[in-house]
Amino acid sequence: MALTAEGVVFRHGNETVLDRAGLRLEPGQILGLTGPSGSGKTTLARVLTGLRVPDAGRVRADGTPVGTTRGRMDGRVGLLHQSPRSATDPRMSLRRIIAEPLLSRGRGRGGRGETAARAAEFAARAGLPEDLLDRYGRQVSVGQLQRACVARALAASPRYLVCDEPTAMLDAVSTAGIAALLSSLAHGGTGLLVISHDHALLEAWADRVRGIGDLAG
Ligand SMILES: Nc1ncnc2c1ncn2[C@@H]1O[C@H](COP(=O)(O)OP(=O)(O)OP(=O)(O)O)[C@@H](O)[C@H]1O
Repeated sequence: MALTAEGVVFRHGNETVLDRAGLRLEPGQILGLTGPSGSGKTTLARVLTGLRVPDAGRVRADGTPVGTTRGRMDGRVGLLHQSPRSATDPRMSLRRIIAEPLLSRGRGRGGRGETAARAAEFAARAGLPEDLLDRYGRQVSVGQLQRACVARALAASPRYLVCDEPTAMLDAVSTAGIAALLSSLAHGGTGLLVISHDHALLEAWADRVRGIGDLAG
């Protein structure tokens, strides 16, 4: 059981961004990934989550290929984006944002009341008070919106979660809160790949830290 990438090659035009990259992420593991700006970390995150198809190589979750179906992401591999504002619709309430995976996968069948209550449970686990949930995304802070994105990831319950600079836009207090929250996800068995420029954070937080340049071969 693992999320694996083998021999992944990805090109943007003439530029080879990923050259035979490989990695293995186990359930419950926190794997840190660092690398200079422009070295291909976000590209790798998109390939691992099935949002981009590599030119060569393969990505598998628990032995079967990762890919999108009719534009929908593979439910086994989630993505937490560095910018919660661009990852959410500003016209949606936080409750609706968090409920999205419940609705899109038919898990909201218990009715609107039950879906709303479940969204509130995930929000509470992500440290969001209930009175914020009826605000729109544009009416809350970046840190609060990132917590809503984590709550949405909790609702989707992926087996693996790729976090692309999840704390890049947050202050120290919000960073510590999000890190604790993601750690609790890993304790529950979710494998986390955390991409960050913050070496100190990764060294303190991840089980293992790798540089993107070391993934080749
Ligand atoms: N849509 C695109 N079209 C062409 N080139 C792109 C595109 N997206 C990214 N690139 C190029 O691919 C390379 C890798 O970009 P990527 O965003 O994966 O790097 P990164 O390591 O995540 O950088 P950062 O740390 O600055 O976020 C860069 O040289 C970038 O210019």
